[in-house]
Amino acid sequence: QQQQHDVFEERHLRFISPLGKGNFGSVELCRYDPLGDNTGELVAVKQLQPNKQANMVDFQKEIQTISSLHCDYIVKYRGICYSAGRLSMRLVMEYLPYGTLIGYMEKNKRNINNRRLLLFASQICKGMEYLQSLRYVHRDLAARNILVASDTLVKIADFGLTKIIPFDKEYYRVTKSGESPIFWYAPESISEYIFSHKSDVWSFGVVLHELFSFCELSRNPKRLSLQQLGADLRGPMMAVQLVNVLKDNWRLPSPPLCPPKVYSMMLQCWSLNSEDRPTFCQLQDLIESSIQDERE
Ligand SMILES: CC(C)(Nc1nc(-c2c[nH]c3ncc(Cl)cc23)ncc1F)C(=O)NCC(F)(F)F
Repeated sequence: QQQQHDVFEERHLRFISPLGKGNFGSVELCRYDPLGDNTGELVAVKQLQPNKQANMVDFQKEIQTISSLHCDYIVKYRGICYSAGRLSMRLVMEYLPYGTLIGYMEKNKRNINNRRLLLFASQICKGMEYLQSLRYVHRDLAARNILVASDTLVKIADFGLTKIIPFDKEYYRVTKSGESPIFWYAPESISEYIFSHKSDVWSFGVVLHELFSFCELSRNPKRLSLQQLGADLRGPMMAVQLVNVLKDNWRLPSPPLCPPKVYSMMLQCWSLNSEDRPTFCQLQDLIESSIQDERE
């Protein structure tokens, strides 16, 4: 359905600083200050990389996607800003001051306990349940795409690769692989470009691993997987090798001090057969019971 978009006037959008680069786009911190007295709200504004105008259709789909999502655990859409000069448009989102989960973990890991990690996992799981209820597959669920709203609230962001599963199928098949984060991908996504709610569950397992590794670079899924693959393979060889070791039942090792119940949850998300992976609803129950265990 065609969304009613809040329009932000470019002349009131004050650039403050760059935030980062995502899929094909970059995001800046701005203040929308129509009164011109610095009382306006801070917003995160996403625009296409100049030379990547080709992705305007994808960008419009991303705007359509994020503007249709209304969930406490998903970064909020604010509106759009038409840039007259550049004949392009920019996506305006709420600004989360605590930044990305990876940055937050680096700064605060010493005073984050298992209960807080499980609270974050539960919120990401609820956001994914909501996405699934609208037949969306995120396709890029990873700690780098989780934002921190406060010490007790995280949100899913970056819907640049999100697709809707057609009503008559249970999965979405993509044609181009693009810069695939294969170390977060389910085997069927790596080898057959098949994406489904079950492949998002696989990625959720990898996010659980990142959470309980406190997003430490030394324990990053890509680094641990490349160590297992040995020789520094490049390109398609690496994808084939990764699927082979996964078929030989290698999985990311348990993070140090990770509760056994939580590691077994990850292993369930990493079932080779997508049918054997839990649903986000079942994961919610498993997380709740792990939170109870931490309470005792
Ligand atoms: C590409 C971008 C900018 N990366 C970053 N966002 C923010 C950042 C910090 N606060 C934010 N508030 C809202 C938004 Cl959309 C981004 C940020 N801070 C640092 C980033 F590298 C981003 O969008 N990443 C995906 C996300 F992390 F958001 F899932």
